[in-house]
Amino acid sequence: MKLGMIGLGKMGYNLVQNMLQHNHQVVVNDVNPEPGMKLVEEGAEFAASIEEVVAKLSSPRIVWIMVPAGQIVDQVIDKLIPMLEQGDIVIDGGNSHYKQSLARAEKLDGHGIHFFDIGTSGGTNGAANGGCFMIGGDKETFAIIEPIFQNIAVDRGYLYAGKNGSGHYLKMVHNGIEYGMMQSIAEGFELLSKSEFDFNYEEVARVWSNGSVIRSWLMELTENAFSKDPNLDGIRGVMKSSGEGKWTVETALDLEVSTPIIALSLLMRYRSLETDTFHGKVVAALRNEFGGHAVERIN
Ligand SMILES: O=C(O)[C@H](O)[C@@H](O)[C@H](O)[C@H](O)COP(=O)(O)O
Repeated sequence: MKLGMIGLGKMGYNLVQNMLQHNHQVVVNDVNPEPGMKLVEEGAEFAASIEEVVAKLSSPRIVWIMVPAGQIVDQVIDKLIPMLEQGDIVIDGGNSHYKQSLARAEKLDGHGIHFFDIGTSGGTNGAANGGCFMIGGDKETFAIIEPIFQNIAVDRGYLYAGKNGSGHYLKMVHNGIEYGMMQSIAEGFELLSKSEFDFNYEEVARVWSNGSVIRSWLMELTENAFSKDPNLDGIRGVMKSSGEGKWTVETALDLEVSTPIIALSLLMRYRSLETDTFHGKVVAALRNEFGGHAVERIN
């Protein structure tokens, strides 16, 4: 299948590598030409502009947008609209708010263009080697793009979730859960660190990763993080957030659903901007492990 990828940051770049490995043809574009040039060496087709991306595709054109959530997504869509035709397909695989995805779907629908909001999980490694995709959009049209997901998702790692908005809604809730799970793991290690015992955190994470009820990828990443820095002395406990947790809590408030764990996990992230803690270091290290998100280092 041939498609265009606009946005070659750490997720877009890795997704393209994954697609190329599965023999899809990908036309790549980014405001910075460098990553696109590198991908050409792996078989991608370079496009210097969005116009060029569209020109290199044939009907129905499939354009995947992988840019930071927010205004940039609208800017790209507004550029694309006059260049695309009825029946073409636009995918937003970033972490957009589901309400913005609903509005974008309506706008594109007015031009006969199909829109898919896709929540992408699994971090940078998942994007390159098999990720998880939560997909919202028209069911019949999904059949056209499904072969891509059969290749780039990990086994059973994609779901057609329903109409537009559902993909990003699912990803939002997923991230709310992610906040709670990470906070909980981190608090556990804080409790270990304050005890009278001399625990080896890497070994604890290892044993909890093997056969225990709380074994998980996050626990494996906890083990990785401690294997590199046994007490996380090198980083600050600053737990940044890029919005998904906030949207989850806002949605819970709108729907009057009680989500205390997710809400408090979010508030702890804000608190961490003021107070350094050991559990903050654990969450910061985990965000770095799965998403490549920057940590604040101690010199
Ligand atoms: O599922 C995933 O692969 C992650 O959730 C990914 O999407 C990203 O790393 C988070 O959006 C970070 O979220 P915060 O910046 O809010 O921690």
